[in-house]
Amino acid sequence: MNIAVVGYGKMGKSIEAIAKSRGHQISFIIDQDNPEDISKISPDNTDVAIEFSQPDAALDNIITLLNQGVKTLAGTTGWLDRYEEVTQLCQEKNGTFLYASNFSVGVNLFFELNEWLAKKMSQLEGFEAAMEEIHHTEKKDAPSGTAITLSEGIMKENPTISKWVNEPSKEDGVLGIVSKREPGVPGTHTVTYASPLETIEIKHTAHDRKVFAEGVIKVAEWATNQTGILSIKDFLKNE
Ligand SMILES: NC(=O)c1ccc[n+]([C@@H]2O[C@H](COP(=O)([O-])OP(=O)(O)OC[C@H]3O[C@@H](n4cnc5c(N)ncnc54)[C@H](O)[C@@H]3O)[C@@H](O)[C@H]2O)c1
Ligand SMILES: O=C(O)C1=N[C@H](C(=O)O)CCC1
Repeated sequence: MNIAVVGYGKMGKSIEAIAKSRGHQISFIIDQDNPEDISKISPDNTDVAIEFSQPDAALDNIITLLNQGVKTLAGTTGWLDRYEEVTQLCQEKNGTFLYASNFSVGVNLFFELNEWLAKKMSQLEGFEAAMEEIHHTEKKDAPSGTAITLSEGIMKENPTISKWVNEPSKEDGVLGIVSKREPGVPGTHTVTYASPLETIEIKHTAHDRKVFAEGVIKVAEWATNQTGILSIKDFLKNE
């Protein structure tokens, strides 16, 4: 498979290494010193583009790639308020697009566990939900995309929680997400339900960001035979 790596930072470099180790070729590497080269990526030279850049660059890159008819997987977080525009464009172009806030298979199981627990907890009184995410100090967005997906899962399964805020919260119906930044942390997410008498806590810890890179390459291999707006849930059904 020919893979274009769009965004050549920590993730882009890890994606390149894992793609090569699984026998794939890298058709293009795009970073902030050659952004114009994205115009050269086409279905003739690239099977899939993998976008891991930064929040203020991702939307333009994704739009360009879809306009050029390139199958696009996106992992960049912090631009999701514009997601609908992207899915609309993808449909207009009969293109292929997948965004996942987290490409770790373990985190995607954690998302399911989170929804299951949220549903159970919605039937109990006296517990307060809270979330904490910890990432490395270079991270540009907060809360993490993963924390937002976890919050959406909680709100879907527990109608008494209607919004999240990126600070501690004691307000009824408001989920507080605390974001911490510590050197070298690849990503840790904890969801807590506390009552005066007991606490239930679920936690996922990424030990190495290779877990995200391996995940996205496996999704890319699967996506070569798929079209439309894809979801990592569909990929996991076939795992
Ligand atoms: N979905 C996931 O599983 C997952 C996992 C890890 C990181 N991420 C997200 O991926 C993104 C990248 O993470 P990272 O740790 O590699 O960040 P990073 O800061 O190490 O790398 C980002 C790279 O993007 C480059 N860039 C800037 N402008 C660009 C442009 N216009 N076109 C292409 N590249 C450009 C920067 O020069 C930099 O090299 C972040 O949003 C992060 O939250 C997602
Ligand atoms: O390193 C990052 O940045 C990460 N970003 C994603 C997020 O925001 O959830 C996934 C975990 C690592």
